[in-house]
Amino acid sequence: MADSEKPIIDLQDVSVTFQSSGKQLHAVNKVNLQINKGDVYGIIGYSGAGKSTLVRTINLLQKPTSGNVIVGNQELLKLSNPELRQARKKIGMIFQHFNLLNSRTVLGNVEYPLLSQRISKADRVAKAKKLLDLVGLSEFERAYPEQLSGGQKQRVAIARSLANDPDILVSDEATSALDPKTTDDILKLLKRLNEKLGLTVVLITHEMQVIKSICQHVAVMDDGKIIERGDVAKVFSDPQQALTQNFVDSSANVTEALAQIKADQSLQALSANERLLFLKFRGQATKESLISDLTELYKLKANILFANIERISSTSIGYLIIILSGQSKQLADGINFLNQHGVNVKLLATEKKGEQTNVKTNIS
Ligand SMILES: Nc1ncnc2c1ncn2[C@@H]1O[C@H](COP(=O)(O)OP(=O)(O)OP(=O)(O)O)[C@@H](O)[C@H]1O
Repeated sequence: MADSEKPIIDLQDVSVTFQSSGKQLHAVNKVNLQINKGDVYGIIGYSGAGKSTLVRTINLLQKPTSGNVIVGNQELLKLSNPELRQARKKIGMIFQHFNLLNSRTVLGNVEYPLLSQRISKADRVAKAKKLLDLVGLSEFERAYPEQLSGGQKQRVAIARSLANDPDILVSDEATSALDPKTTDDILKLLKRLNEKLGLTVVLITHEMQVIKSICQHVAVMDDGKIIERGDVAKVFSDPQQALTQNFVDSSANVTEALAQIKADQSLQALSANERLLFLKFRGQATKESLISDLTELYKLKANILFANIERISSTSIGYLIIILSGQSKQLADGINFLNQHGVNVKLLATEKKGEQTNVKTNIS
């Protein structure tokens, strides 16, 4: 394989085991991960999945218990300390809480990583100013971090992370403390840096929207392992794992809608002729008039409680929560009709009045 085709990051069989109250905790469990130069690669998982621990192995901030870490053709575990310091300069990192030095100005923060370099003060300041311009913060160079908004602080942190001209930028939940609009601005900035500088971006997050908006590839992490990976559109439009499906559902606000429906007392006492249904459509099915066909063909009534369409690349995934009412036979035939047209139908509840039980929201 030519060097240019080799991944810029190659984690081979990487494990990180912590000792926690006398027990072994496998925070990262035999993970293999290859990331190509110029990619924007997202790692998604819930809290505790091992995402931070995994990405911290990329610059050996976290030393693996076993496995091999190859970055830019260098086996990091074989480097001497000075060589590792050099290699780390090519891997920038940004964090959720920015980690700025409050006693330094914005310019001073961006200059900071350059202090150990043999360059003149004038060159250092010029470089820091150029980076602040790149992240759109030139007019704030004399401000102190406490005078800035969260989004501005993250821009300073991004400028600082670029001071040593890294090839890779690792973002550890960099937008988790920001509001949606600021998150969007920061993600657009990362994408621009990826395109303009050829920077390889590795980001971890628990939000699918973050992945959807800028990543080309994604790995889904659970319990120290990567359980699903690939092209973002492919992974999220046709999830193979229940956890990946959960991320898609919560991104479409389905999880929240189901929780609200579960809490709605009036929906816990449906009549014998009513069915509370959760319908999931994919691709072509989202374009067909299935609900009007259903009501006409089977003389059913559909009361829509929730509707949403999640678009992932060119694939649409439609969600509907409805109360379908009609005669038992027609209800069964109608549900059959939906199934036959590729709609995934889950029965949430069919309770008779007076027989109150909880609405089921298990949609896996
Ligand atoms: N230094 C440590 N010592 C002991 N256990 C640790 C240490 N660092 C992480 N862990 C444990 O390893 C597991 C993975 O943690 P990690 O922070 O990598 O997960 P995460 O997916 O990034 O979650 P979060 O978003 O909450 O940080 C967790 O159970 C965590 O408690």
